[in-house]
Amino acid sequence: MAAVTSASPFARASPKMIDAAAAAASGRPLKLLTLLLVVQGDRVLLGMKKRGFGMGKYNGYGGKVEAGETVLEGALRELHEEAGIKATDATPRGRMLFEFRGEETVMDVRVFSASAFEGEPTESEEMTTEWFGVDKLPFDRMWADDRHWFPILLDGGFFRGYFEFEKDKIVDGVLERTADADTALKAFGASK
Ligand SMILES: COc1nc(N)nc2c1ncn2[C@H]1C[C@H](O)[C@@H](COP(=O)(O)OP(=O)(O)OP(=O)(O)O)O1
Repeated sequence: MAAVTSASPFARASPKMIDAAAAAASGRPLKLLTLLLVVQGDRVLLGMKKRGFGMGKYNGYGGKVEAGETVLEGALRELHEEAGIKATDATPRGRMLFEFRGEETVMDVRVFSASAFEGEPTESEEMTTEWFGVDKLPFDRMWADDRHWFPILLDGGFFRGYFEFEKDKIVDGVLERTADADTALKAFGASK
């Protein structure tokens, strides 16, 4: 398991670089997705994806925002569907754009965290449920971007970033800690 490093090579972005990343995505279709991390004290709830996109990787819980629901409602619904629990204090923490070489659509992932929930984490058809200590996160079995922004999430901060992938390897990216959630959400222009 990889250790959390405090200095990410991508944590060097100026607002100008973030704007450049936004420009790269402008005009391209965005797919709105949620990702919710349950962090309780010194442990994080992760699930291994059992099918579809990201199969075999550990991640937080999330998915597509459906018509008629807000992003937060989508994040809470996905957590309930995939892990069987209802978060009661979910809060926005970041926004990440992910581009995969050769694909037109850019993923627009809104990241939330929660520490309180109702129910018992329960494995679903899509995801397992497993608690990991914050110093034992399975970064080698997670998306490659996670090791860069998790330290910000875990210390209570907010962030915005843009990562370009070739299959499951990062080929370029920028990541910036922001002062608050609003700044993170506004990073790439119009927000839904
Ligand atoms: C590429 O880097 C990523 N890193 C992380 N940590 N998470 C990512 C990355 N790219 C996408 N994600 C997240 C965003 C979502 O939470 C899921 C993908 O959602 P999914 O395709 O499973 O959406 P569903 O609505 O559940 O899809 P189904 O139609 O299969 O139910 O991954």
